[in-house]
Amino acid sequence: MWRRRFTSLPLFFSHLQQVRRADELKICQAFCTETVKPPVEGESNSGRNSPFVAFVLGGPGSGKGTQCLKIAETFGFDHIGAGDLLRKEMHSDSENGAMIQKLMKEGSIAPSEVTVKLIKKAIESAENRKFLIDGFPRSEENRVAYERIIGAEPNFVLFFDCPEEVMVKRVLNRNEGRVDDNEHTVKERLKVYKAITLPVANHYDKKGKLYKVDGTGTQEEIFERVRPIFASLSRLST
Ligand SMILES: Nc1ncnc2c1ncn2[C@@H]1O[C@H](COP(=O)(O)OP(=O)(O)O)[C@@H](O)[C@H]1O
Ligand SMILES: O=c1ccn([C@@H]2O[C@H](COP(=O)(O)OP(=O)(O)O)[C@@H](O)[C@H]2O)c(=O)[nH]1
Ligand SMILES: [Mg+2]
Repeated sequence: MWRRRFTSLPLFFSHLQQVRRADELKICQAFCTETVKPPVEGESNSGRNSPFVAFVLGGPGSGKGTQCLKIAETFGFDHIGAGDLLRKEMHSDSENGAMIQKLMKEGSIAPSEVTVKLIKKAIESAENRKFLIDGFPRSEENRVAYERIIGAEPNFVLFFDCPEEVMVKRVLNRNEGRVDDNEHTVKERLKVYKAITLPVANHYDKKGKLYKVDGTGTQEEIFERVRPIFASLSRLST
């Protein structure tokens, strides 16, 4: 059913552009990308069998997970948190558990093969064909590995833009018992984010696939910036 509904991605992107023109003020809060290029016919992920994938990026504490829950609930996406998959692996008896724990504590990035394998498994075992992949890719190497192993690019990338001091405050108040939510690790994570993850967002921005959203304010205010992006998508699917 999903396949039938999402056969016209170029139509979806041109529709998004029309929505933006028609309601510029409202949409401007959410879209910072100047141009949204429709995927070219025959380009990866435009095939009828490909799942619909949105990567969700932003610094630690920018609100990715919080907003993904709202998007998933409102718009019927499956939420795949790359960090959540790694934490699950870490707490299992897997041979990679100790290695993942060490990397997370350091604020470093896990090997691409490990993360992509977990994401692939999550996609393949789901009945849904619409996915939010939260907190991935965190490096250009992650991105290339995903595109090679999955054989497709994401349909678009949602990016939460948030000042560092706001992100740090949120992380230090998160209180989920995570090994990386402490002052030392968050500093390291911010360095990794700026040096290694931001280039991934820039890559997709250049391709016209990045949707930048102001990540400050209340959870509800942020969701109202995100909503029009996904509402345009679901209008086409009904
Ligand atoms: N808009 C917001 N205002 C205040 N706190 C927030 C907001 N959004 C999320 N939080 C809280 O901040 C912490 C980090 O949010 P989270 O969604 O886990 O971010 P990320 O996944 O990007 O690291 C969580 O404790 C969450 O409840
Ligand atoms: O693709 C990923 C996603 C996460 N991580 C690791 O898991 C940690 C936590 O990631 P998560 O996305 O849960 O953190 P958030 O940004 O949501 O705070 C990161 O700092 C990395 O060490 C990783 O190596 N690769
Ligand atoms: Mg998160």
